[in-house]
Amino acid sequence: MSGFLETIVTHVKGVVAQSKTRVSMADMRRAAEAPRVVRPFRRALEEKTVAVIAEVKRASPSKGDIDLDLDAAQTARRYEQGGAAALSVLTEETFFKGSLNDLRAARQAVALPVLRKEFIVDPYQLYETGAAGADAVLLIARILSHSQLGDFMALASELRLEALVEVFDEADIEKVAPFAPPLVGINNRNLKSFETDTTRAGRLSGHLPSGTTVVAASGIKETEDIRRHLNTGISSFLVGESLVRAEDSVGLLRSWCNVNGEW
Ligand SMILES: O=C(O)c1ccccc1NCC(=O)[C@H](O)[C@H](O)COP(=O)(O)O
Repeated sequence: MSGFLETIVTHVKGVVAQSKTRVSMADMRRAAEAPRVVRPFRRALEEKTVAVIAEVKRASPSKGDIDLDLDAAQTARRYEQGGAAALSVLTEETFFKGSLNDLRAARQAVALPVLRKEFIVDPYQLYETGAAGADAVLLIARILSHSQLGDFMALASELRLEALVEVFDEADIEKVAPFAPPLVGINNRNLKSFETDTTRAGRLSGHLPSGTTVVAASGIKETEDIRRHLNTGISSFLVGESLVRAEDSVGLLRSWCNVNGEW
């Protein structure tokens, strides 16, 4: 791990240490284990010919501020209206200006399953994720050791959180292989240089076992990007910036979801 990932992991560990002084691990665990109704995340992707996980994203390290005044509930409603299969909400507060309140507001506004987009490095954050009512959680292979990955996948499952395991290259794919994650995101963005290459997910998806639900993440802006991925067999997409910036995100989503003219 190096560059931005190292910076953010160090930062997040500090944030988690602070959070534990406000709400103990035991209390957070109890909150996460309270009964709740979960919305199936992977199934929502599999049910669509083109499944878009539409992201609530206020800012990013690569692009700076995108829309700081964004209303998470209203944005979520627009995404649902446009035919999104699921939502992703960035909850990291310093670099992405998100929050767990955004996640709660977005989920409450719609019937879609919701992914917590975070830099998960401590089990406490998984309890926090369950307690906030998320349906799924991102686990980034690159920032976790082999044993953390296995432990976090198991704990997520105990808490009824579906894990979207994110990989960037062949080494990450080898790392996650023993755990056979059913849901894998391939990030088109190099998290060191922040450059995106929307052919990456398509090239790497062939290294994943058949039956894996593959999500192409980052840098998707145009219908052509959707088409190119569809031609490689990928039909699930995680899209943030271009939807937040779109003047008509409902229309854009509709055009992507109906790219094959089936509606
Ligand atoms: O978006 C960034 O700049 C970024 C930088 C470093 C680590 C993660 C980052 N983004 C998180 C995401 O995974 C994206 O928000 C998501 O894939 C959507 O990407 P995009 O459609 O390009 O906004």
